[in-house]
Amino acid sequence: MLRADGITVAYGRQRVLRAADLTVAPGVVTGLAGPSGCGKSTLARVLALLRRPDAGRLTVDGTEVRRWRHRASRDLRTRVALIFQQPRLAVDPRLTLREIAEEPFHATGRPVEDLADEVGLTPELLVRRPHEVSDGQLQRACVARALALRPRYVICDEMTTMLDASTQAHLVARLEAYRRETGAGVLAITHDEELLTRWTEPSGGPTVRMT
Ligand SMILES: Nc1ncnc2c1ncn2[C@@H]1O[C@H](COP(=O)(O)OP(=O)(O)OP(=O)(O)O)[C@@H](O)[C@H]1O
Repeated sequence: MLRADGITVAYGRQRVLRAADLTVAPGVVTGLAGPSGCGKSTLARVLALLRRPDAGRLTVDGTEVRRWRHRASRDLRTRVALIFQQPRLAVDPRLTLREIAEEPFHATGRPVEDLADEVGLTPELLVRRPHEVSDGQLQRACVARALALRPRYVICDEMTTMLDASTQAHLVARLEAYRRETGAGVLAITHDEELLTRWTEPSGGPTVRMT
């Protein structure tokens, strides 16, 4: 279980999360919805160990997180992957798609071709840099990167919002295949009710609604 209890976060004097609770169970897709600005992305960053909350507790498979960001242990950090809405903000523009997708592989030495193929990236696209590809193609590289270290939990923060229907369907299908194959837990954050239903229903996961 990836479990957040009583998470409180403030940006300066603005309190964004007040004692928020959320559990992401392995093997199912949990939906997360709520109005713009209610703190979904902030909670996603806490779950991915990228933001230390002002109060509350995060446990990953029973281990309480006490150190955050790069100070967290590699084991805990690699258990949770986060895929952002805007891939251009999440990548180094100087890298090729191959380098972006294989960044986590430097530690493991595994080849990138298999994962690239699974997300629909051709060898011709792998040699290009972010400004030479579409948002959808770049997001495919980000999904490949996110799955590279075989995380136990994948947080998808409006992952497909700015993409066309066919790229959206392909990436959601890839995440579903990964979930079924590995038993990973997925958190699907989206405003799109139709997508939420389609994504959570096959595994029977709950949808949490923030206010
Ligand atoms: N780094 C930051 N510094 C200051 N305020 C921030 C920061 N990040 C987010 N906020 C504010 O915190 C609130 C919650 O933002 P957050 O992005 O978590 O909401 P959200 O529910 O994901 O919204 P959306 O659905 O529009 O993506 C917003 O009012 C936002 O302006």
